[in-house]
Amino acid sequence: RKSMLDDIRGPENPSFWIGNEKDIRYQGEVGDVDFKWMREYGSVWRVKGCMGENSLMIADPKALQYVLQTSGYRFPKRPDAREVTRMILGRGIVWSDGHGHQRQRRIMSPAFSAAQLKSFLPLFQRYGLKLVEKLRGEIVSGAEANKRTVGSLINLVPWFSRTTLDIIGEAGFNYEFGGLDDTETELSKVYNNLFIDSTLYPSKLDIVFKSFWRYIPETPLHLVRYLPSREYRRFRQYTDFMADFARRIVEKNEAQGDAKDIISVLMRANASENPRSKLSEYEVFDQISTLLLAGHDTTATSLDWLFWELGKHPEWQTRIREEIAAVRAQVTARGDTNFSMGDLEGMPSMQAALKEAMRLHPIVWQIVRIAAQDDVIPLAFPITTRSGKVINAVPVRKGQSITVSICSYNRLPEVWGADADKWNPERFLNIDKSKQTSVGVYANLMNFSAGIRGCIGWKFSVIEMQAIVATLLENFEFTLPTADKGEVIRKPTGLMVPMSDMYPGAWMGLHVKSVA
Ligand code: HEM
Repeated sequence: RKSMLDDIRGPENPSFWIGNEKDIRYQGEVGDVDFKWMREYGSVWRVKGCMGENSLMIADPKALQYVLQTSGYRFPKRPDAREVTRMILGRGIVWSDGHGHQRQRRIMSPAFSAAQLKSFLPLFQRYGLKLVEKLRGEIVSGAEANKRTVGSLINLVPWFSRTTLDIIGEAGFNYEFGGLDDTETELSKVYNNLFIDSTLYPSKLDIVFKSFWRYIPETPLHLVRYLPSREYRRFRQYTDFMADFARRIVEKNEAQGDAKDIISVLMRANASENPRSKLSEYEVFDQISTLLLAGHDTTATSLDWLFWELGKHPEWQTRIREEIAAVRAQVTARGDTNFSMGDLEGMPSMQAALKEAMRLHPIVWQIVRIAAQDDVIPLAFPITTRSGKVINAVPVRKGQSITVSICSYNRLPEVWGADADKWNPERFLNIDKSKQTSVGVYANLMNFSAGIRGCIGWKFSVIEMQAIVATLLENFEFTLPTADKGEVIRKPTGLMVPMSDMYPGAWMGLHVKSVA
């Protein structure tokens, strides 16, 4: 039957087999095509999927609010995307849907209460200081080796990754990975470059193959993980490791009984649940692998991009450092050694820079949903169709695939202003929230998604980033290297990882110098 999207404007179809997936998956940098389409067609447009199928892309705030927030479970995750989640994370909260999700989220929520997350601040600060110590060690040896005057060129990617790994280990599971002490941890062998190796520039065959997953019943579909491709082999190695690791964590924490980490709190909440709604043993295990992946390089990669922006904008770096110094003087005067939550919240320039870096660099840059029934998606900003009609709602049929373009929403001029592509943290100091449609959980950005499936760890991550940024800027100055040291690009892997053609793997090289 005729698609309801035929009249919605969108790009030409470059390939019968993979449609505009060709443009999206093989773009040089995240946003190359999303931003172009958004400028051309407005905040909603139609793309072609495999074999001519229509697919809707949305960046309009009211549409996002409707799909992710107000419609409850009427726009579930697309089955192929869910299956990939199941292959990596198992059957935990990210994979679950409908009632299953509601049950898992309810049992997990107490472990993410504001009080619980606040209690992690000293732990975040301790690891922030440990990172300072480690970077100092790098600078000394680097400076001796090449006598730099601007500070040693250090790839921050592994350092942030190891810091956030140690943090989620201890805060999440009461476990010490020792990432900052050791380059090789038990996890690193199965985990390093997992996303770059498995999701960057997939083959056309793989794109077409995955497009069929939606039509395969669940049970046979689970067998795809045994296929002998590079991607699935890497996922299997990782999940085999995690199965054993999770069992060890649960046994240790059960023996200890009173630990304060997220999994221990969750296990205690689960113990008092009605047996019919309790998380099963495997569901608890799978929350561990879920939290390890969802709560580790997500934060680390967001920090990579923030420090890149601070390197590009030294005037903001100085402004924030001065702000931190002023708060530090108050902390010292009252006889404390560490910043409290209130102190961090009283650093408006730092807060604004963090939001602005996240706005420009959402590391989860697209998510996909499917309409569970015929529906009508409302728009905040009307669009003009191919036939010239101006519409303020898009009707969709049951089964319609919908891609949320997080990176486009975060740069929508109607929401963020004419300078939406530019670095301007000031906007968050002057923003009139009453004029925005309320969508994202943090600063009305889409980085953490929104609604019932929004990121459960967003506050954890924001407190963690604030603690690390304050600690690092008090101790170091970060400077962008000259262009001959390689340009950083936003590679379209599963997470938007910074890379450079001059270096293997992920790369965010900045000159790091101690401040007196
Ligand atoms: C800057 C860091 C982070 C970003 C950008 C981020 C982003 C996201 C996004 C976009 C989603 C929705 C995914 C979807 O709908 O397909 C999500 C869900 C989730 N995140 Fe995060 N996340 C971050 C940090 C964390 C942390 C630190 C944790 C845990 C400690 C965490 C745990 C989760 C979980 C469990 C879900 C699934 C929630 C549900 O389905 O109910 N995330 N995150």
